[in-house]
Amino acid sequence: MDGEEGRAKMERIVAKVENTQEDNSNLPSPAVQTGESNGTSVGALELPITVLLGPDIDGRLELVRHAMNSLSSDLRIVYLGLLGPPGFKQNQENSPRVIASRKGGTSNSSSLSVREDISLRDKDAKGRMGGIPGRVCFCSSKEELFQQLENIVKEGNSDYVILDGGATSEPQVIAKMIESHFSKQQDNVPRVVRIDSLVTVLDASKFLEEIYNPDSLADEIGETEMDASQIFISQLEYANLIVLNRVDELSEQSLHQLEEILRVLNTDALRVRALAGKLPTSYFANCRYYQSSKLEYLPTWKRLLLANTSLKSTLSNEMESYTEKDDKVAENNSSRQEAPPTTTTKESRDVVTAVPEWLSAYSFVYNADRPFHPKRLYSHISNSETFRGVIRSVGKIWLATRMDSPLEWNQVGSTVSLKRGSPFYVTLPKEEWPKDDKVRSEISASWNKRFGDRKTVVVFLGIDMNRNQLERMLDSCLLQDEEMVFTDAWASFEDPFKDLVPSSSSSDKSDVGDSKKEDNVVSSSVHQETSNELEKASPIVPSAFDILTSLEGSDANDTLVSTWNATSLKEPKEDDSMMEKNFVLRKGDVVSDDSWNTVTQNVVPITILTGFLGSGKTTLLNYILEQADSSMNIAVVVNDFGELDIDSLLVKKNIGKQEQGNVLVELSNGCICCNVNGSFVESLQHLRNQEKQFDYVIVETTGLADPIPLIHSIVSTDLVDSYRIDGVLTLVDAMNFDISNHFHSEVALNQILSADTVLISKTDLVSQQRLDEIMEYLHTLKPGIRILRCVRGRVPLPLILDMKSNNNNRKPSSQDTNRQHLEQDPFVSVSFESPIAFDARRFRDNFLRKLPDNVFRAKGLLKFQGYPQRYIFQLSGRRAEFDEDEWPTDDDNLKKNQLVLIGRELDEQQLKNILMSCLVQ
Ligand SMILES: Nc1nc2c(ncn2[C@@H]2O[C@H](COP(=O)(O)OP(=O)(O)OP(=O)(O)O)[C@@H](O)[C@H]2O)c(=O)[nH]1
Repeated sequence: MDGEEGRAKMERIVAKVENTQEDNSNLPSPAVQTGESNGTSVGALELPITVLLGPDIDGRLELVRHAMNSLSSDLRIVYLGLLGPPGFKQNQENSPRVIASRKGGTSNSSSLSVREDISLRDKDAKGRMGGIPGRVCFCSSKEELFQQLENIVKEGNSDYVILDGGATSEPQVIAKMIESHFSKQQDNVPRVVRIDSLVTVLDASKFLEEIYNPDSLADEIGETEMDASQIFISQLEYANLIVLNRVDELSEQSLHQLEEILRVLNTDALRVRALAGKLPTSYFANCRYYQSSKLEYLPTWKRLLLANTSLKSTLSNEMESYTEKDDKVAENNSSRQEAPPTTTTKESRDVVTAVPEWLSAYSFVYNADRPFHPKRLYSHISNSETFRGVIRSVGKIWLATRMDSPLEWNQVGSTVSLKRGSPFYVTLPKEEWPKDDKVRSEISASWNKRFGDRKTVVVFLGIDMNRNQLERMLDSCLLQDEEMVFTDAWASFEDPFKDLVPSSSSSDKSDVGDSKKEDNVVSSSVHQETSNELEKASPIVPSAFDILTSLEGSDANDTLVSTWNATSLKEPKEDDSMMEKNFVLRKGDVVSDDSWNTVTQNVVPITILTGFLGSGKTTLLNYILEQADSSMNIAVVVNDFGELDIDSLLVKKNIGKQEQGNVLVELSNGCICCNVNGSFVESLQHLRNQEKQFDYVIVETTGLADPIPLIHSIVSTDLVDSYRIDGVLTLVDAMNFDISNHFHSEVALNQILSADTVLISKTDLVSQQRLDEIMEYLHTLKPGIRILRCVRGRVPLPLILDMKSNNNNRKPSSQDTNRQHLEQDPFVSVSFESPIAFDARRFRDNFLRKLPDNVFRAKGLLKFQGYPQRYIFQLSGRRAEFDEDEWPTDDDNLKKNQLVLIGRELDEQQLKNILMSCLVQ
């Protein structure tokens, strides 16, 4: 039954089962013959078993009593009570460490909670055990359970078993255990034992409390080896039917919310409401809900992980740990185990694991292919605010201090538990990899050249989660670009996780066994009722990474909310993120003049991309080139302020990607606007005279160029017959923009005044308040201006290209055509080149950390000793970034450092000396 069918069936089930008429038609007649379903052989006599679970002992007993009291007397049902989890021993060393949960407590897995014991063992006035009419048996170990079931089978005088797994057993473990045992025993037993349904009963009025306050759950179910909420969540995730008992104590709205949560956790389970356990037996007995092949794919988080193709192989290991943990005791901890043989074909697995579309509103998968800084991550996850709205998250976490294996992450409500995962394949010889070719190719498909299969993947499920905020929080805990360079420093990072999960199996064994040591528990009680505080919570301020802190100094911009910068490594987020509404801040007055269209049919549009130093022009240009229709021929004119034209090197890669004939024109002799009648006009003339026709021209000016002379060099010459200025697009850097003073630069002001559209970049780095202030200011400066926003240049192209703003009507003034702004605006550049590699540590300590304040902008392609790749280095304002990149050549002699520094009144010699001192001696 798929999720939709399940939901439809649930709708049909009466919303509130009050005064139900008993209906036994579903129950088997004595000694029933099995059908073909569920893998049982035709012709065998079967003994169906409904497994009942859940923390609510009263609810389970109510259900059973009600069912058994109202059954006709010729049906022989056995109630089999399981006292505690059925004897599986946990792998002590590798058992989860609870890091955000209730405090205290010692584990005692085999004991049954006192309350449950009394409720079951007490006899009522009629001498019935637990008040249950009919045959009642108990067993306290796996062996006893098998014995009891074998007896029932052999005696042949019972028709049905209700196996009460209690509060501390996991349904998938019980089901697999029974199946596995009886599949071996089939020759000896005259009847087939068949799991019919896995049914979890919960007290609807307590659910949220139990999930978000594990103390209350622990009080109810007693001490367990696993965390109480983890067991409870398993009972829900692997159930075929969830009975919401005591629904009369909740409002319809709360019930609806609860059902929504359950639907997200397990899309296939049926949900039914009940009052005091009054539910017709036909709803939970002999329903044939259980399907062995589907079991392992019932939890939503597993389906979502599977949907992420590269994870199929690692997930197999995950599943094994769930299905066979009773038998696999502490053996072979440190190495990966083969995925269990599966009987499911790929096709049937695809059907079984399909993820319903509606889930996207309640879930996302977080991926990162760079490690977390342990301390930064720890400080966030031990903060109760972090997981507001998240009900469940499961995955693997890669910490910079642990290159051998990930941490397995398992969060329910306010409880996060961690354990050491299987080693990364990259740390194992290939002989120890799974033998299956398919699994091997899956591993290779997602292989990262530098880090192999090391990565972080976590599935998040929740209602009203703030996905963006969570992603930004996690991104901010990843290593920054700069930290990525200095790999040798990773091992020395502080790792607060070490006390919870030692980093390798050899370390500190004495600390390992006690999974609930007081020290290992960080209390954090996040209750749903306070959830709307999330919105009120202040923006995330990640613990700044040391170099950035020193760069930012005490004058760091107050409005800076995050220094994360891993976005460039990621795919753009899907969903509706590219919708116009997400980019347009103010509509403005862009002219779209139809008459203009007719005049300009045969002319090539030019977009002038301007904006102050480091505002994101090249980033945007590269995005445009990546996204542009491949049938378009684009000519790109770039001009860098400095002897070395780093921008053209960075754009070249994308020009090359377009095979259709884009062209890059590099103007390297000075500032584009100061030399407008020279190289700029010439290059446009040259393009016009070429045989190949261009569809579009994009001019990226230097950060210090005034766009007005460029406009006039076109509109006041015969270029106007061949080109039209489609628009002036000005980038404004949300993080560094100097409101009111515009960096004391007339050019910076003119860039805004001449803009048809202002695109505010780096909005990921600032608060909404800062964004509002910038918008307000821009609007005052140029009323009616059109304002868009973007992160790393990602903006739908139709919002910025072919805008048809009527620039060709601009009339030049003498001032416009005769600008020598650099005389008043004494920005200078210092270029540095060397074939000798930098020493990474010296570069950090002598250069980055001591960078004079008057260096406003730096960019370069760097070579570090010991690192085979080149690094694109960017400094804008006080913020540095390093991006890994391939050298375009294999020839070591051609690999060299190229760096440009831009600022006011720079001491060229001093800067060069510093850089020289950072080279490998
Ligand atoms: N976080 C973040 N960084 C950005 C964004 N846009 C650009 N950057 C970064 O800002 C730095 C400067 O970006 P560029 O695109 O080189 O800026 P530019 O305007 O071309 O610089 P100049 O031509 O030197 O004036 C680079 O490190 C970019 O990765 C953004 O929206 N968010």
